[in-house]
Amino acid sequence: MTATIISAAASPYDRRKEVEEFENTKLGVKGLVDSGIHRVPTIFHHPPDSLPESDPEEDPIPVIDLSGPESEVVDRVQAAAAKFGFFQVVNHGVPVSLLDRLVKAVRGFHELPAPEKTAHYRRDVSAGASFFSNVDLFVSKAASWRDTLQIRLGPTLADLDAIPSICREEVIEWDKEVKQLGERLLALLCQGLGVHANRLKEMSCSEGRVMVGHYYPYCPEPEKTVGIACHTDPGLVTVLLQDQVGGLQVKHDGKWVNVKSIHGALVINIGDLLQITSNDQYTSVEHRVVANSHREPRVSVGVFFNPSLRDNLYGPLPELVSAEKPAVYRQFTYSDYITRFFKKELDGKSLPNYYRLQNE
Ligand SMILES: CC(C)(COP(=O)(O)OP(=O)(O)OC[C@H]1O[C@@H](n2cnc3c(N)ncnc32)[C@H](O)[C@@H]1OP(=O)(O)O)[C@@H](O)C(=O)NCCC(=O)NCCSC(=O)/C=C/c1ccc(O)cc1
Ligand SMILES: O=C(O)CCC(=O)C(=O)O
Ligand SMILES: [Fe+2]
Repeated sequence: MTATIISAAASPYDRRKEVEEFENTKLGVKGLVDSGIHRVPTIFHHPPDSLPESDPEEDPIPVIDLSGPESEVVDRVQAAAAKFGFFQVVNHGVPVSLLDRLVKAVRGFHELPAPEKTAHYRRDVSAGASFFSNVDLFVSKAASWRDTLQIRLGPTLADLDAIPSICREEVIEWDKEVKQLGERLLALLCQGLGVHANRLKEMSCSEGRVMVGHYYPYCPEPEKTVGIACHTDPGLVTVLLQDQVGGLQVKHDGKWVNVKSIHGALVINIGDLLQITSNDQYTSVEHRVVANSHREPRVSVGVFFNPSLRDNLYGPLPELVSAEKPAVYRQFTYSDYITRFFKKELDGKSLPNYYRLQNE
């Protein structure tokens, strides 16, 4: 007993080493759970003040029926994007059977036998498809309880060979559907701003599509960590499919609220680049996922819509800038923007704040 205490004191906690050891397993958080651990390792411990308290109950996030009258849909999307930065859509045109198959296929990937799965483990995303745990593992202060399969859908789909065969068919079908839905959402959001419906599409904003298939394994000590830390999404809009487990929370009026899972619905949220482009008419809102305390794993699939024209200038649309509403942000290239994104850990709204002009 004494010897253990002495050896612990003699070897102080070396975070970098433990992060590297975890990375080298190439099995992610699920690998830890499968190995039978009952405690959350220290590299995953978040400071108590950043951890979720008791579960919030209410869900005020609007649910919008996209098959309703067009002008009503525009008004509801506009109001939700301005007030909540989040909404759910139903009757969105994507077959619910495809959504179910996609969740199953992504889960199937994460539950592959170890050798098949580790073959996909890489940080280099150049082939367009990679499996890793924690996109910001080497820059964050605390890791989170999830693994991710990331696949580039557009402007060109990842190399087919790089996409795990267990979900290839579903991913290809999903991209066709989600691209159409994304274009519709961008058009609705443009109309809500009073600009031409094709304005964002013409700026290539439906072209850069990145899919993440997250897997949140059961967490033995959910009070010590999170599934995904509080952050905003960097792109224009995100389309998110979540399964029935739940755990997604959104900040609204300074309080955390749950986003309830509705089978067949898709969650839509505004990213930092659309907040900037809309000159603050739409809001990109902080969200997080609590660590999964259910025996059942949680699966979600997000698609981030980004511009593909990287050297063009982005900033508030000139139509939205006037003497009464001066530009809130300066202009920048998407290359500059995304490089800055990868220099920081997953956090709150530091990206829009960086480009904010000091008007007052
Ligand atoms: C907006 C992204 C980052 C880029 O989209 P894109 O511009 O349409 O995609 P590209 O394929 O053209 O990649 C642009 C650049 O980003 C790089 N990149 C593309 N994914 C990756 C990748 N997972 N790893 C490290 N390089 C990459 C990619 O290599 C490329 O680098 P480069 O050619 O050198 O400019 C998109 O991949 C994306 O949203 N990915 C998902 C990120 C994600 O998991 N988001 C969840 C919430 S936000 C979050 O987790 C933030 C994490 C974070 C991560 C790292 C940090 O240092 C700090 C924070
Ligand atoms: O898994 C979720 O519900 C949310 C994931 C998320 O916020 C993200 O990938 O940016
Ligand atoms: Fe997000």
